Amino acid sequence: MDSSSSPCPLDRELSSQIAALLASPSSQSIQDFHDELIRLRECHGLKLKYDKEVGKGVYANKEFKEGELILKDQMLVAAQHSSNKVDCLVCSKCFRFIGSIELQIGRKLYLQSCGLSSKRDCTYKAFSCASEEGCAEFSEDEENDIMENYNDLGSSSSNLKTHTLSEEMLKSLINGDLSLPYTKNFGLPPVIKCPGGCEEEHYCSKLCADSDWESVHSLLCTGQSSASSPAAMVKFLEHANGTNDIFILAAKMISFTILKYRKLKQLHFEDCKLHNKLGETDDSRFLMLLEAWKPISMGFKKRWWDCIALPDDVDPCNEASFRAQIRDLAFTSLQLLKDAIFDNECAPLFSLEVYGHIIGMFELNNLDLVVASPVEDYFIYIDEFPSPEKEEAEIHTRPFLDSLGDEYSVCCQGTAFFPLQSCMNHSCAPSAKAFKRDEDRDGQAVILACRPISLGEEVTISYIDEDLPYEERQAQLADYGFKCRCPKCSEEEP
Ligand SMILES: C[S@@+](CC[C@H](N)C(=O)[O-])C[C@H]1O[C@@H](n2cnc3c(N)ncnc32)[C@H](O)[C@@H]1O
Repeated sequence: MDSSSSPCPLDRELSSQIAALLASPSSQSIQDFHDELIRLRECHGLKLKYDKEVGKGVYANKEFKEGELILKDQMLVAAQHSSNKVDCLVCSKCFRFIGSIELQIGRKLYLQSCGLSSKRDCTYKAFSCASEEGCAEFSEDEENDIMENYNDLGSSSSNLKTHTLSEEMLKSLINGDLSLPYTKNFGLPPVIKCPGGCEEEHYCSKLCADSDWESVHSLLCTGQSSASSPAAMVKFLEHANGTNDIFILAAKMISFTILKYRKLKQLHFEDCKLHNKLGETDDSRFLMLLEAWKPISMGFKKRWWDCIALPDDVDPCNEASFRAQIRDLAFTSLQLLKDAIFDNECAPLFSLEVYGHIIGMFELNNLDLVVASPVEDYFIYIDEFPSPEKEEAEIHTRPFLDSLGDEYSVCCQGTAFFPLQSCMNHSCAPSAKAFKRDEDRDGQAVILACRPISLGEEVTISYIDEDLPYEERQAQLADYGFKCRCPKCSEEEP
């Protein structure tokens, strides 16, 4: 789609600055940036190679055994799916589960009993009860209450619904007045509130809270200490939650860039004062914006509405109008974001062209964020107990397990952009895979060797189910915008 027909005036007014932001970095700066990332991640077994033909690729700088850890990559930005926020309370920075097993169970059942899922009102209500972690044991009366509720429903556990557990009981679980047996073996970090006073984000530590506040959240917070307009931000978030939460990631990326730019500007100002140098100029300000934008400039990207796969239910004859609708949707989201956090010195970030490329970068590179639930571990632990301890524990746990039903094991789900993992090319016979081990309980990407990898070999992952037949693989990879040239495809190509 031609950008001259863009509905966004900034696309025309700031075209030269936008072109500079979206230009490919030099091969030397790509190399230097990723060498530094590899050093910071301490994954010295890897090397990034850049080739004008195939772009970036990750290569083994040592031999890897099958199953060996290749990379743990920290996300640049990530977000929990809004619908998943009802199921799991996690740190908004590192995505560890927080609070307690009781809080996780009580909060989820309470929200379900409100009859709401990802609705903001309900989330606020529950968060307000979810403040403290406690460890009181069941009293005899409470125990009887639970069993009464349980027995009232007869023997069929499938009949049990959340409303059989009273609101009081769920609130006691949430606020720590009621505790379940053996949960001390499943300790979780405490719930730290957002420093800006919003009830949307929670953290596992002050370190995570402060780091998120300084790098991203202070502009996106809807609390009283927000650095933006909370009412406008609520409108933006509501639109994103109701349409596509990829917009929340894009907002985080823009916020990250603005805050970084402001830090660079402050440092520049102090440096000028110290050395009696001339202050900022338009040029020096734009150079600082380019520097703040650098991590995004390195990502592989195309405009969202150009690269998004055509859904199966859209007739190819209507492709142009589908892509125009996607662009309009992005423009609506961008205007809402602009109302909340616009910064004139960072104006090019609010052009539709830049917004479209940021979202397109997520569309083409994002990895699912998955963190296993400690609630699942807890119920499995109880289930594996020998008799009679198992039956004794189940007197307390069974009503909650039955109320949770199949949902007891829902993990934290979201989406994230990882700067190094996203440089890994696809192969239908990959040498590595993204796979969380038992000990990987946060949102980092974990890449393991799925066969021995020799020194100098490319580390590849599969973006799709590589066991599909050739034609289906190509069809799925076409959605990623490329024809696979891996050895397996070259061999199987008819
Ligand atoms: C997630 S990026 C991988 C890193 C990318 N090479 C870069 O320069 O940033 C995905 C893009 O890399 C290219 N790519 C990855 N695997 C490929 C393959 N097997 N065959 C052809 N192109 C591939 C495609 O352009 C694809 O859209």
